[in-house]
Amino acid sequence: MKPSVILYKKLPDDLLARLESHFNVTQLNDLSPQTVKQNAAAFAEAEGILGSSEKVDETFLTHTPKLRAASTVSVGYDNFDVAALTARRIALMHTPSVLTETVADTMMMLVLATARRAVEVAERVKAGEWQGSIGPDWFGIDVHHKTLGILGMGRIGLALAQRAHFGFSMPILYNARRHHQEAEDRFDARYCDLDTLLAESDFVCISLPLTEETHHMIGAEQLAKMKSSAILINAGRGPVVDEKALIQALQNGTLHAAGLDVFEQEPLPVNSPLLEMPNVVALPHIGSATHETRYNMAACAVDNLIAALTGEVKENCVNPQVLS
Ligand SMILES: NC(=O)C1=CN([C@@H]2O[C@H](COP(=O)(O)OP(=O)(O)OC[C@H]3O[C@@H](n4cnc5c(N)ncnc54)[C@H](OP(=O)(O)O)[C@@H]3O)[C@@H](O)[C@H]2O)C=CC1
Ligand SMILES: O=CC(=O)O
Repeated sequence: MKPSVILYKKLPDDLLARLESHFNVTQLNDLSPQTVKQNAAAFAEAEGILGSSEKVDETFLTHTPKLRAASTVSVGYDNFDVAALTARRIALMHTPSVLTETVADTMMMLVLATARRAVEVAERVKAGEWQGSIGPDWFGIDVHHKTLGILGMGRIGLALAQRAHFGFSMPILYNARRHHQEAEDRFDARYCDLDTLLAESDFVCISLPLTEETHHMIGAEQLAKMKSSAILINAGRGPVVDEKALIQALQNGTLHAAGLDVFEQEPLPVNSPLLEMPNVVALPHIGSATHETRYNMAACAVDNLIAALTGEVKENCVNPQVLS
């Protein structure tokens, strides 16, 4: 008999067919307590789950006694209790690499859009305000040759450094837990401590995962260390930045602008002060959201689940110790 799995995200038809050729698939909308309660029998039998953006914690796992693998359609896995999964010998699979270049494009787009005020001035054009030659109140600031600070020199940080170095001749500073020789050799990136990076960068770009250590890593104290002409870009996870402190820095003018793809609460509440600020570009968590990349992520997640449940995992496992 084929193993049973729960699918809690829509898949393209060909990928669904591939999943169904290996497993008995139950499709659900989410993993909310209500859904779990209404489909208790399916959860009790499930050996695998596949989807994204839902919390998988100790309480959820009490309903899935046969679970052997969880496959997330994302590289970030902060919504999973990895320790609880590992304790139950459940493999957690994710989708690194397939989205790296697309997310780095998004970050570069945020650098350019905030510096050149692209969204703000485009809205002014649509509002009919372009009535003659534009003056300094429409001008932005240069990106090329400015200093780019990268927090988190992993896959995405490295791809961003490549764009900034070769495309825009930007000196690169970076901070991570360890030195990254490839970034230093290929992009002339300079490792520095967080305070130095904040003080010297014209753009501070966050491509960090959300962990206990990175939660609110950028708060009021850190924002105060940045140049008042600097721009903050966050495409890692919202809670890496203390959003209240960010709003205050933007309101006080101690920070020039912000480009944000992620927020402490998503979707961003419609009454967020960030939405009132012309110097904030707010995106709806679209870092990897192209047709090509979202397809590749879904395909990777399907292959990951098949590999995990057939005992053939070669890559993409967050907790490989459960496989031995
Ligand atoms: N906005 C979006 O749509 C997307 C957002 N993301 C986010 O981007 C994150 C990064 O992805 P990716 O580049 O593939 O991940 P990687 O694991 O390749 O890189 C993470 C980097 O963060 C660094 N890091 C982790 N913890 C700390 C810490 N406490 N202090 C300093 N540095 C730290 C790591 O340091 P070291 O190298 O020293 O280990 C590493 O350089 C994801 O976890 C996700 O949250 C990802 C995809 C899309
Ligand atoms: O935020 C997206 C991810 O893949 O992680």
